[in-house]
Amino acid sequence: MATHTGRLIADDVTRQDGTAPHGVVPGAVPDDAGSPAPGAHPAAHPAVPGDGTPPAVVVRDLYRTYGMPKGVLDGLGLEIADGEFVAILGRSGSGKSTLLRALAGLDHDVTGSGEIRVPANVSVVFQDSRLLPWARVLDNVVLGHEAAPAEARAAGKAALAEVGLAGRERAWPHELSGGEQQRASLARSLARSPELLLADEPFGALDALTRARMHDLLRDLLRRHRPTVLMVTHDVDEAIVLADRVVVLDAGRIALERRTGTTPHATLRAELLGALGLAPTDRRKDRA
Ligand SMILES: Nc1ncnc2c1ncn2[C@@H]1O[C@H](COP(=O)(O)OP(=O)(O)OP(=O)(O)O)[C@@H](O)[C@H]1O
Repeated sequence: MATHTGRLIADDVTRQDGTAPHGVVPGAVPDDAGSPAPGAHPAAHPAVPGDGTPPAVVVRDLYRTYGMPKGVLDGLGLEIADGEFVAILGRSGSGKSTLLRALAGLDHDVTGSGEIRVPANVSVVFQDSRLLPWARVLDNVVLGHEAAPAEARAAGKAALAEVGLAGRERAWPHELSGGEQQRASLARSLARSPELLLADEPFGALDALTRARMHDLLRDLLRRHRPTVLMVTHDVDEAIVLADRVVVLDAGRIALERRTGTTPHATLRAELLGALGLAPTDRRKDRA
């Protein structure tokens, strides 16, 4: 088994099967006061892999077969610099979510002679918000938080305010719109000040307008918090506008990687679409 150094924030693990951790009481949100901002990471600019700064994420020689003859991850290697935002594109079945789950420490059957090295605090945002329906918004946000309850709730309230949900702490998840539920999901991650944020198509279920607003929000949050980010997406434009680097996976290997910001958007877009086997002229097919 490949070695894994990180610790997934407990709350996110519970979301995998929707079960509640111990000690969670559905219902009441106390009127605790005080909302210090969740801790921010100090890096002002993302490092660049190879610039001498130790990478935040190192994946070497990763294999995952699921018992199939052709591996889903096929000796994959990847480094992500501290504070860097990497977007992963790839056709359906190329191994994107498998990689993300391996980094999250949720897949104990990844094999390889190599390693998975991630920071201590890892948090995951999924396509669906995974809010527990029987817990109010703030309770959801602080569920499984490792800090003392008052501190966790203060961090949760501050994070909710940061994503524009101040005043909705006592709402039930079903009282929030889809975009608001994803904001709450982001707040749940932010409240823990993750060093590594893993996101699996976090905006995939949202309409175009809400998605654009979430892009603005995410950019703003990342400017302030500076976690290292790995985001799986099917949207080529989303990858280009949000990420520092875009990686295309194909059959569990890196088929192409490009830095954003230096190449014109249209050129990069055409290149990425080409790597995905899509025609650049057909906008309907721009989602891999
Ligand atoms: N638990 C599992 N058991 C067996 N096969 C699996 C399992 N999870 C994923 N797979 C297979 O591994 C391959 C890669 O899956 P993965 O979810 O990583 O793809 P993906 O690139 O994220 O695809 P998509 O874009 O459709 O979400 C797929 O062929 C899938 O059927």
